[in-house]
Amino acid sequence: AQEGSVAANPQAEDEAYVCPVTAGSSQLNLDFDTGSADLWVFATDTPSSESQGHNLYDTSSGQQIDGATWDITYQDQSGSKGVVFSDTVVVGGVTATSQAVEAATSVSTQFVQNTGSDGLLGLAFSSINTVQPQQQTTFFDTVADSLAAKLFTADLKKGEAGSYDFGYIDDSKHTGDITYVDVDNSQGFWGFTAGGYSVGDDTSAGGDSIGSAIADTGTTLLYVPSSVASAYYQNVDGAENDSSQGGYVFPCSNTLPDFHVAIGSGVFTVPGSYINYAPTDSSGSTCFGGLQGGDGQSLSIFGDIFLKAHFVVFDQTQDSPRLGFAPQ
Ligand SMILES: O[C@H]1CN[C@@H](c2nc(-c3ccc(C(F)(F)F)cc3)no2)C1
Repeated sequence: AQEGSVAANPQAEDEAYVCPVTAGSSQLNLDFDTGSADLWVFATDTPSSESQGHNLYDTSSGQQIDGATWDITYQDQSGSKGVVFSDTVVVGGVTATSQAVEAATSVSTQFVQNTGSDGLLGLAFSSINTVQPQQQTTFFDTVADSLAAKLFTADLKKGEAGSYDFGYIDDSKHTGDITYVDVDNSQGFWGFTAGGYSVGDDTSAGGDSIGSAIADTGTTLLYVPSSVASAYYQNVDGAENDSSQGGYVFPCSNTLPDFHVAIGSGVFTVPGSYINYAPTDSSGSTCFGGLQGGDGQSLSIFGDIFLKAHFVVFDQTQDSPRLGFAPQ
């Protein structure tokens, strides 16, 4: 049975975390994204005008899947599209033979400019993989039956390398018990129900329920219902929801309160220091919040601001999928 561990390296300001992956004969740094299900890469097929500064997948090592194409658009409207090869992919010593490697023939400007990432490795459910006419499986689904245990864990960290482990739980990476909750994967995501919340010294998480949420390692921030974000920033002097800046900002001199949320039988805390995400400009006087209101959607997105404060288990060992959360 296979098991392995790979470093999750934070890009600037923990905007994303990239991991070293071998695809065929090529070494790439990929953004592991539990919110999507395509493994796509910058490749020798990518126009050179779009691939400068990126490591490239050499398609000569793969077998092109005849007629297969893909086209993906992310939440922020960035995206890419291309053709598909079957090749060997190795992550932390775990080997997927005949893995669909989606080679980009076009990428949006955001990806062109983000030279720290050579593509994405999707870890959502394969039901939302975009390859047509025959849908392909994620890396995790490809190797699942060969793993010692059908699960992977995410141990992201603030400002330093964390890890993704496949096939086992490393109990040295978490303190206390792991709290498990049921997952609704009907939309292809690691969906769960978040309970009440509280702010600062009130650790009860007794407030209104946050409701439906997804665990999304590919999203940088923590998006909650607008009423929850508003209630949080009532506790922050000088905070305002500035649409020209894209959300809540506040004087960087603030000490932000912690944010507590009930999930299953546990209460999980995001330290206020994690919610002071980054200055909005070089003067460093105004800072952007790591907790923001969703754009009217009913779905909360528990991105890296939340995930990097915890040890998270993405578990398919049972008849139905579940998520586990534990303090690090
Ligand atoms: O779509 C949802 C699925 N998970 C979230 C996600 N978003 C990205 C992304 C990565 C890199 C870039 C770019 F480099 F700046 F272009 C853009 C978006 N990756 O996962 C949102």
